[in-house]
Amino acid sequence: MDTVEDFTQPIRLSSSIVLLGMKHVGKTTLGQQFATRHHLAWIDMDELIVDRARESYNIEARNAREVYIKLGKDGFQEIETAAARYLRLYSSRNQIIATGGGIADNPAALAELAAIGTSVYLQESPDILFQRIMAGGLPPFLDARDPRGSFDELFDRRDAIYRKTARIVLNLQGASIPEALQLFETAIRG
Ligand SMILES: Nc1ncnc2c1ncn2[C@@H]1O[C@H](COP(=O)(O)OP(=O)(O)O)[C@@H](O)[C@H]1O
Ligand SMILES: O=C(O)C1=C[C@@H](OP(=O)(O)O)[C@@H](O)[C@H](O)C1
Ligand SMILES: [Mg+2]
Repeated sequence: MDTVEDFTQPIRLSSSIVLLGMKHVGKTTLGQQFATRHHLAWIDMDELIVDRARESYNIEARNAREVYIKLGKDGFQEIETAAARYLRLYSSRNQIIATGGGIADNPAALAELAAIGTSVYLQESPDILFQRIMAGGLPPFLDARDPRGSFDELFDRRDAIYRKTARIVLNLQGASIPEALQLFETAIRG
């Protein structure tokens, strides 16, 4: 039978948490698992973007990248900024929000999110991220002639922006998903 000690210590957020970081660092996975564990509301901006693309532009997309391909950078960022504004204006104050990695290139959306809560940059080494991304095959956002060089360029540029934007920088240092969840929890509990 469960005892009181078997239950996870509850967590109370004084403000929402906004997850930032490179593609494949685990924003969606960690955000969702943390929210489930603590019964917190959970929003992935990539899903909001897909929904909004359908409602406002009549575009059917399976994921945020497809929205990007169909609408181009400007259209995608317009939706991303609108989604961030919606969250600032209407979302509750104690939820977990995962952003898409590309938000680093959208200062207007970042400004909206800054007003929402504590931003956490989930940081991982370029070696690990590159390996994780390439495990799924060469993605279209890397240069086929120089995948690693183009990834390093993207990493350096975005890493500087996430660092400047986030209140907490959490270096995951090769942690597995359960280990990363624990590191995240420790960082949030302060
Ligand atoms: N710490 C980790 N160790 C190993 N694989 C991970 C880790 N975090 C995420 N992944 C894997 O990487 C992929 C992308 O994760 P996801 O949460 O979608 O990242 P993001 O939302 O940051 O792009 C998934 O297959 C996920 O299982
Ligand atoms: O890095 C990027 O440019 C992007 C990352 C994706 O989100 P994840 O970081 O959750 O994969 C998604 O928003 C879109 O495909 C663009
Ligand atoms: Mg994601």
